[in-house]
Amino acid sequence: MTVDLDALVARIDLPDDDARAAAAERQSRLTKPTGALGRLEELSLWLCAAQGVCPPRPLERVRVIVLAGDHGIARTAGTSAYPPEVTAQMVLNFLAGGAAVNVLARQNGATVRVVDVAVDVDWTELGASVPDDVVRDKVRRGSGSIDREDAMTREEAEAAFALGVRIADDEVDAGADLLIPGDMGIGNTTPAAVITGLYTNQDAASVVGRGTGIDDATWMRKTAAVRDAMRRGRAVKGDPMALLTTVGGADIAAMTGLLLGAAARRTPVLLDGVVSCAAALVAQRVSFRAREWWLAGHRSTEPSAAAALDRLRLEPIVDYGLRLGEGTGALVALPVLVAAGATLREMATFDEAGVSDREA
Ligand SMILES: O=C(O)c1ccc[n+]([C@@H]2O[C@H](COP(=O)([O-])O)[C@@H](O)[C@H]2O)c1
Ligand SMILES: Cc1cc2nc[nH]c2cc1C
Repeated sequence: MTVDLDALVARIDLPDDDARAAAAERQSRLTKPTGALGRLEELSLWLCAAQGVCPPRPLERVRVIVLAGDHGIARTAGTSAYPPEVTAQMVLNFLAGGAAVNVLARQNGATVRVVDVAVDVDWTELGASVPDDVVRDKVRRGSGSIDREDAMTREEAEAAFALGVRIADDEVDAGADLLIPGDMGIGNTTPAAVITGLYTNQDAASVVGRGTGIDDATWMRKTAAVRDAMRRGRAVKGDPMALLTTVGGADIAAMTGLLLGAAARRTPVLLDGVVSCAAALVAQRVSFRAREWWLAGHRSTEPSAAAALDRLRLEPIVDYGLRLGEGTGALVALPVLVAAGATLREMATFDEAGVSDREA
């Protein structure tokens, strides 16, 4: 399968400026001192622009899409604190509803979909029964060890990317009004650091973090691996699909497609952690308009997440020291976005409530 990036980019428009202006005007008439709801006001304007309507509609079908994939680098260079088997085991935990993302989704009335993009497992051999819609579109078993080999073939990268676009389409067709990209993959903070290092022009040591909680010796191995991978990826920086092929991963390619697919369908996205921020950097290289459809849920403690958010010029809603992924940081931020929409929609205006506005 090949991807027509030009056709996808042509479908990505900007959010609705008229709805944004109407939201700003309505904010000015609500019963509160001008600007007193602080950043909630800005978020409410963003929501109206993304929905193309003022006041904004309540968010009724928030979907978290957890894209799962393994990374050869975790095995060959040992860049994680946890063994690669955890990726498959956590997929089963998501399906059973026992992971943090499940809990936070339930708290917020959101639902979770899990997709095995590149988990290094044969579910039958493992003796696990996994629904067909989770495994149907699997691209490969684990992505390559990017310090020494490509993450995948160009065809696989395009298939993974197309899968992400298709997931966005399916979810929007099914009524999703906000998408949250979640990730699960032992080792995935390594390609995220490589991508971010390359796109923010920083050296390996500045973008490598502690991931799942690695010690100093592991951090040094991880930094060496990131440096090697950055050397491999530098030449193809100008071609986002080639970058994903060379130093990304099938899950990250799918997430890049998901972010662009959502923008093409005029559907807002709440970004999560380090992997979604790296995918957003790649997606922004494909379409600068796409970024206008995304909000940063939180700032992960990983240095590459902060670097990517700076480059994207996205100010995260919360900064709570989270470093889990799965979509959890975005779900912690979701109530703030919901509050922003509700206040703009439901507060009385000065006229309606008979409250005196400020002196002209
Ligand atoms: O998104 C984050 O902030 C984040 C920071 C550190 C680790 N993670 C999660 O932990 C795994 C990757 O960490 P690591 O150390 O194996 O590269 C992967 O499953 C991520 O979802 C996620
Ligand atoms: C247990 C565990 C859960 C996770 N969820 C996302 N990344 C993870 C990494 C580990 C190790």
